[in-house]
Amino acid sequence: MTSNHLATELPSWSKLQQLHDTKGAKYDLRQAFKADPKRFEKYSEQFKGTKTDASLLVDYSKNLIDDEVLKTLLDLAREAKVEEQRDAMYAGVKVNSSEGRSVLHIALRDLPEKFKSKAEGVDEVKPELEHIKAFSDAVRSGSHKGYSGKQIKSIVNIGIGGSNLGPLMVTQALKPYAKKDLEAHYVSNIDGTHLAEALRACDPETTVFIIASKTFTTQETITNANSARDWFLKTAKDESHISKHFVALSTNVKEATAFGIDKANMFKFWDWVGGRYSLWSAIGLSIAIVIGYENFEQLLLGAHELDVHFKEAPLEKNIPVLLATIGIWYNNFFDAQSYAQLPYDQYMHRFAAYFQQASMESLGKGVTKNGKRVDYQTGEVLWGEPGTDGQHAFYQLIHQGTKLIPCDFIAPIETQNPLGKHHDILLSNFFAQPEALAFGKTAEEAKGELSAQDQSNDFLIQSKIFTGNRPTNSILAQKITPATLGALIALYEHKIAVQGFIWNVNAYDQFGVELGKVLAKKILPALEAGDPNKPGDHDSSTSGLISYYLKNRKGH
Ligand SMILES: O=P(O)(O)OC[C@H]1O[C@@H](O)[C@@H](O)[C@@H](O)[C@@H]1O
Repeated sequence: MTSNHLATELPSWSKLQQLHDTKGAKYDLRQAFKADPKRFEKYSEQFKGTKTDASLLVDYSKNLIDDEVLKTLLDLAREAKVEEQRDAMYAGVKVNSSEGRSVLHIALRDLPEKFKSKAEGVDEVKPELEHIKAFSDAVRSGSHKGYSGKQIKSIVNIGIGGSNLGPLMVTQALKPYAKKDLEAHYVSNIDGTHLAEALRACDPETTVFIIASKTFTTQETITNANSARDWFLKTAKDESHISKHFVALSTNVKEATAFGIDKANMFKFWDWVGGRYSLWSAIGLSIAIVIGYENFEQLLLGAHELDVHFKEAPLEKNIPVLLATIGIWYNNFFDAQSYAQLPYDQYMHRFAAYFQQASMESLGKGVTKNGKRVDYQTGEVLWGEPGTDGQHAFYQLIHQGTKLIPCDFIAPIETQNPLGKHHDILLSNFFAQPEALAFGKTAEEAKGELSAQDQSNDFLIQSKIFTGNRPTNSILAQKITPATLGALIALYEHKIAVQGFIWNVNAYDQFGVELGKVLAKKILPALEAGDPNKPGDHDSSTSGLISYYLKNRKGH
């Protein structure tokens, strides 16, 4: 299923522009809620797993939308053939056209084999899960021992980008499910500090290194893995001990073998698993070790149930489609420059960082799948921090700044750590912030709060006005369990897919990460040679910086 369109050529695009100009820009949420007491019921959806405890309520009523806008947004989705593109993706069509690959992270969690996606390797998903189960059980139970016979106490996942962010985010978000006497470290940065700090907390006799790299050629990961091996061998001495302490997660068996990893210690996945969609694959091995295989399976099943929802719910009730199209409404018609994800759950502190990669690497594209340069904005700039920390840092700008920043607020109904009044206080903030953003404070109200003397102080009155009409979605999860987290991640993955379908960009390649890597490889020899007078052939800025570095570095 390919589509030729520029999004701006779709009939509903110009209608949306008109709707924005005639009413969207002036949309008043106070009036909208007054006019329709059932607005919340109308513009909210519940998602409940049938075989898991996944449970989400998504309230999108505090958006600058009405029935006509919503209908037109969904028309746009239909004109862009979102349903057909989704079905093609699920079936295993090579929708990643630039790389000639299917996009089948949904097949990794299709444990009930509902979608029957077709691609080489789909039938190996379950055996590979068995492999993950066996290894994670062995590490957790203590039956997998280190070379000196001791039980494993630490795991170090060495990987970057998609081979790091997913497992890191999930193991943090699901920390209450973690095995208590097992430390998990995640090393990604080439900055030696990252590895050095992790190793300081580890003992070579009781540490397993998980080398996670789809390509197994990524400079940071291979360099870190080699340094970890050197560190290990300094104590272990004998290379034959490596097999008990190093495993590889990769699609590249050849490179992993060349690194010295035993076939038995390789966990494979397939080229139809994109790095930023890979936590469901062998890349999730550290998740299974930390929270146990049964919980890992719940994560997969929760995501699968959301996959079913995305596949089967009519667009009007389809949560990823609603969030994606409402996002396009602001990104393309209100010129919103960014979008914030604000989890009111301390354990979810890496959630926005995770979706920064998933969304921005997927949708940061400037050409359509047919190679036409787009004449509209694509990927949202995604950012965020957990509430309430964010409130005391950047919310000022969201409330009263000059930029429109649509936000998603996410919170669990049940906390993992009941502690006095804490959760009610947290949730009171979760409810209050979207309310303040939507309804603001008028000049009259601001004036009413001032002393008689200050009521003529126009600066004070103006400064205390909250314009309101700042759009938000509020997502209430019953509890951040493995299945609910799986569903939540899948929800946002599919939001990305839908936006990619509508903008007609390939959300599954990442050529933008290449150029800098190539240039770094060219620069490295000059740094190793160390002659400040020979920085290489560059512009004066780059040469000047390299020379300055070489002149001033010490202790090399
Ligand atoms: O898993 P490997 O192959 O090491 O890639 C790690 C990361 O590299 C980056 O440059 C991107 O391409 C990411 O999508 C990818 O997740």
